[in-house]
Amino acid sequence: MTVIEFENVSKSYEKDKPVIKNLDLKVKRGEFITILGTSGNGKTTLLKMVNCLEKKTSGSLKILDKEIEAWDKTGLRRKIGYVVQSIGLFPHLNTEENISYVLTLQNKSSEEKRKKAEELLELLNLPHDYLKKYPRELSGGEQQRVGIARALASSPEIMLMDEPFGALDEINRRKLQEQVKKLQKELGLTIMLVTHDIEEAFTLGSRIIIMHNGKIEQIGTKEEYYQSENTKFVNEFLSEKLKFVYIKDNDISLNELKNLR
Ligand SMILES: Nc1ncnc2c1ncn2[C@@H]1O[C@H](COP(=O)(O)OP(=O)(O)OP(=O)(O)O)[C@@H](O)[C@H]1O
Repeated sequence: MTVIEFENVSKSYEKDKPVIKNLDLKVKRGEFITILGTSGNGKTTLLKMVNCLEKKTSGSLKILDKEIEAWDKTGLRRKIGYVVQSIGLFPHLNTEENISYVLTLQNKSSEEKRKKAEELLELLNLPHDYLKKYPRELSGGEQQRVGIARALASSPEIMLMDEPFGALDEINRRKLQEQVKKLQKELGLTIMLVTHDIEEAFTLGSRIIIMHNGKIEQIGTKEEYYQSENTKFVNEFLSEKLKFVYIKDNDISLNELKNLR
C-alpha cells in the first residue's frame, strides 16, 4: 500500500523560485527511505510538507490515500512522528512526562501514560529509573532516544527524521541507527530520514534518494546504485565513500566491484 504519494509537487517560498520542482514519489508501507543531497536542496522542505509544517505550492500530495488538504492537521500529526536534530525536549518535564506529552493532550489516564512511557523506554534500551530524570540530566544520545520515544508515543504509522543522529558521536550514532532499524522492522513503520551521512543513508535505506536542484536526481536500492548507470552528479556526490559501504555490507572484492561499474 502506498502511504505517501507526491505527484508533480512543487514548492516555492518566494515567487518563481521553486525549491522543490515537479517531484513525483511513492513511498510504500514499511519502506525506509533515506534522503541525501547537498545543502539547501529541499530535503527538509520535503519532510515538512508531509506533516503540514509547509504547504506545497502545486501538485498533489496524498498521505494514507487522502489528499493532504482533506486531513485535519492534528489527526494527521498523530499518525506521523517527527524527530529533528535539535531534539526539543521540554526542559521542565521529566522523561516520563516528555514521552507521554502527546497522550496528555489526548486526555489519557496516568496509568496508560506510565505504561506507554515504560514500554517505549525499554524499546529504546534506557533503564527504568530514567523516567524521573530531566533532560539536563541526560547525555545527548540519551536525550535523542527520549526524543524518538516521544515521537513513537502516539503509535504513528510514519516517522519523519531530519538528521536525527547529527549531533551524536560516532559510537552513539551507530548504536542508535541499529536501534531505529530494528524498531522500524518490529513496528512496520514507514520512515523518511534526511541525512548528510552517506554511509548512514546506504546502511539504513531500503531505497535511497539523492536530491539535486530541488529534484530527485536518483532513487533506488543500494544494489541499483551499483548495478545501473548513475548520473554524473550522483557519481561525483558518492565518490569513493559508496564503494566502502558496499564492500563492507556485501563482502565483495574491489575487483568484482570494478566489474560492476
Ligand atoms: N521558511 C523559509 N522561508 C524562505 N526560504 C526557505 C525557508 N525554509 C527553507 N528555505 C529555503 O529553501 C531552500 C531549501 O531549504 P531546505 O531546508 O529544504 O534544504 P535542505 O536540503 O534540507 O538543506 P540542509 O541540508 O542545509 O538542511 C533553501 O534555499 C532555503 O534557504
